[in-house]
Amino acid sequence: MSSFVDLLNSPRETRPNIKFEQPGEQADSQHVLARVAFEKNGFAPELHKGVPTVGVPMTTETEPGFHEVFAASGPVVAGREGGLVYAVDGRHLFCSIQVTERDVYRDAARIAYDSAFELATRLGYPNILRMWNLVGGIIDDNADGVEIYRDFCAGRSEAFALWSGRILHIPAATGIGTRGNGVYLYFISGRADAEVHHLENPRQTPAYHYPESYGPKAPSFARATFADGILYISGTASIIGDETVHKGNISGQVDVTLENITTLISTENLGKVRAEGGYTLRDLDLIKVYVSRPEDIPFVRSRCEEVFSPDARVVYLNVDICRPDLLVEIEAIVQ
Ligand SMILES: C=C(O[C@@H]1C=C(C(=O)O)C=C[C@H]1O)C(=O)O
Repeated sequence: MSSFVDLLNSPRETRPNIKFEQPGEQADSQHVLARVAFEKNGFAPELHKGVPTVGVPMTTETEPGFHEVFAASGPVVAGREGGLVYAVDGRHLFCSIQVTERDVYRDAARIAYDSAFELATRLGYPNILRMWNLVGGIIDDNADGVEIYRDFCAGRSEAFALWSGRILHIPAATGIGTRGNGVYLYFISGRADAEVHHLENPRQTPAYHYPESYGPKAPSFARATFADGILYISGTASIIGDETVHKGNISGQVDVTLENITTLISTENLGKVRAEGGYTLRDLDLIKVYVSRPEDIPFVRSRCEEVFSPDARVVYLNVDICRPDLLVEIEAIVQ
């Protein structure tokens, strides 16, 4: 099997868009659009050797960190505007911003998203493909007694409403806890004329239609985004309709999570936007498995090894999930 670095240095026409890389195996920066370091402590977005780089506090002392590396499709121009770091390559924009820890997140989340959307539209990349929202204390209460995830979702929703019609779609996303504080946001977007499809899952209520019982403003994400032949699968959990199922039962939650992804990527669902039809779990790669109880990781790992390809890159992260009753969540990419 190719090493991560080999993949990064392969000819561009064959090189995948995103890959996992071991720290230290840092390929030459000229082909890198951006780098996200999954590590113990995390650090604010910066330009490291000219490459947008952000550290996210997602791993424990016992787990090895890794880098999520976004490959460039052409010559890269990178920059910083206030707290935003970004890079463009003529085809994609990568952008990242951190919201530092505070009592209430709603306004700061809206401002962060607003500034990111302004940059994306001004640079000519308004087609958001995939967003990652890493929210410290995600199921803790803010200073007003409101769950931080719900607080964050309200600000994000307000920003999407402000930019409706200019930011072209609500994309695939992940909203997950961290082992630190504050919010780390990063995303990739494409040109306005890029062919981008956003998918929902017939087994699940679209998140942006969740009832107010889940928060004052519904979460702003699609179940998947298909663009440039790449399928970005949002964080997926044991939710049928809008309800958590198999509360307290890790085995049941793993089964429903895998069933949800299977339906999402099926020919019946993905075939609507992909002439070649759908995929199976064996096609998934760059899989992040989020597990809220550390004691469940061995079981979840054993179930994942049964269903995913032995060639798939899979990481297991012990962090809180966006609902207290969710025990596992899985995101992936097919490229
Ligand atoms: C697990 C769910 O939502 C999570 C939260 C998301 C967000 O708020 O961006 C996106 C996907 C998941 O990480 C779900 O509602 O099904």
